Amino acid sequence: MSHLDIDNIPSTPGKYKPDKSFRFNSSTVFSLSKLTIYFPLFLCFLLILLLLSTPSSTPSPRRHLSSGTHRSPISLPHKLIHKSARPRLTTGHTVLVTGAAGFVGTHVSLALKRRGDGVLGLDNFNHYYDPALKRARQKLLEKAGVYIVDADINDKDLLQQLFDAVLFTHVMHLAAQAGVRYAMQNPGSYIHSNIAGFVNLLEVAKSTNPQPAIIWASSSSVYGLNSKVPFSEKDRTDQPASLYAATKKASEEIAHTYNHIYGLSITGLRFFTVYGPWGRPDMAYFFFTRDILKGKTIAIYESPDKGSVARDFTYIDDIVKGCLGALDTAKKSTGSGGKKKGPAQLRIFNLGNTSPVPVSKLVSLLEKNLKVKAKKKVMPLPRNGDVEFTHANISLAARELGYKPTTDLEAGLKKFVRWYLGFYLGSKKSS
Ligand SMILES: O=C(O)[C@H]1O[C@H](OP(=O)(O)OP(=O)(O)OC[C@H]2O[C@@H](n3ccc(=O)[nH]c3=O)[C@H](O)[C@@H]2O)[C@H](O)[C@@H](O)[C@H]1O
Repeated sequence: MSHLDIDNIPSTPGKYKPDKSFRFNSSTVFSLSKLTIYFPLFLCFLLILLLLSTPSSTPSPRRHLSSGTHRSPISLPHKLIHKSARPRLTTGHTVLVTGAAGFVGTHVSLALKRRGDGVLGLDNFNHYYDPALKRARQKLLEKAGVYIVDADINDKDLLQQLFDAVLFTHVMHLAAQAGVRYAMQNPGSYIHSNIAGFVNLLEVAKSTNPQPAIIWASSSSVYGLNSKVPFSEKDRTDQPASLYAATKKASEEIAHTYNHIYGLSITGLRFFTVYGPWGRPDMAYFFFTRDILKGKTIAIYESPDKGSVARDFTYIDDIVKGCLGALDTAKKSTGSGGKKKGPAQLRIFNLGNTSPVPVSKLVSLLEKNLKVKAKKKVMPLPRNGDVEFTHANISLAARELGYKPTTDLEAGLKKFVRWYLGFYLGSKKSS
């Protein structure tokens, strides 16, 4: 995976790394006499340290990746949080967006804020891909009045404090470990973010009174080896081809449990290969663009029968409309304080474009927009979690959410390339 900075691959957050520089052996055993001399000196040293260390008067709101068991007091910038989360319209919602500095999270947060909802972001700014891009998205959000709390969804104390500080009507849960192929390199990060993090969030949400409605990002990858097309929500999803897909499928089942026991209203959205401006550098359309401009050879996968691999590429603005449609049609949760009071809404929707495009066509569109001929190497689809084909049936989302994608790959890639050139090469102002 040449497009990823392997040295910067995040370890599973909270993972314990033993310090191997110290080993207990006979030479480290103190003699009793040495102990009597050094112990009072050590005590004095400790006392001096204690006197010198004055507590900081401005505790940082920043929280790094932490394990869910961390119990230190957290200082939140309450003024900023309330300002960000307060709806401009009296009819507006109060939404917590997790993964707000991510690709979809940024676009959804902006759209909610623009139309008058209150939005508070949450993101751990991990190093899965260039954090500078996440910081640039954060700047964009700050300009729009959206504050992002720098913290991990696995930090239960922090989540609890956020839910104590703000009465969220909805949670748009978009924080996740994304990427199909990377799951073979860092499986733990998928369990940590997509399973443990999701459960952590649901645990806090279910105990809140009143409970928020949850809308969250599942994935087209749950269809796995399903060969019936187009993929319908009724089709089987028990043959995931990657650990990423398996964690998303598991999350759908976890959502069922929390809906069933606690009355949480939960809507899962199966996104189909979302692309566009401010996108993710680990995705093919993004790193193909980078590599084509650099004159590097790109690998185009083909199926075992030498057929083309295709995706139902979906433009970000269409996905945003689907997310807002899901939020606006979400019914209230029925539980309170951890107790269910009646049946609650549980939904799952495909959000795709309904027109699969071969990867070779994606590349020729990029060549056209970049005005550069790509150096290509066609190779068999490696056994890396990728599936050969995706195609969404979106009739359910159309009916229930008013979802209607309007941007085809040609128009969408044009917008992406314009943004890319502006952002990375300064050729035009990036939007
Ligand atoms: O819908 C989803 O739920 C997922 O969508 C996205 O996964 P994918 O559809 O696999 O997108 P992406 O990696 O851009 O590969 C695109 C195509 O290029 C092919 N591909 C890829 C790499 C390469 O070197 N060559 C190649 O031909 C490759 O075989 C594929 O056919 C999200 O990353 C994922 O997080 C999840 O949200």
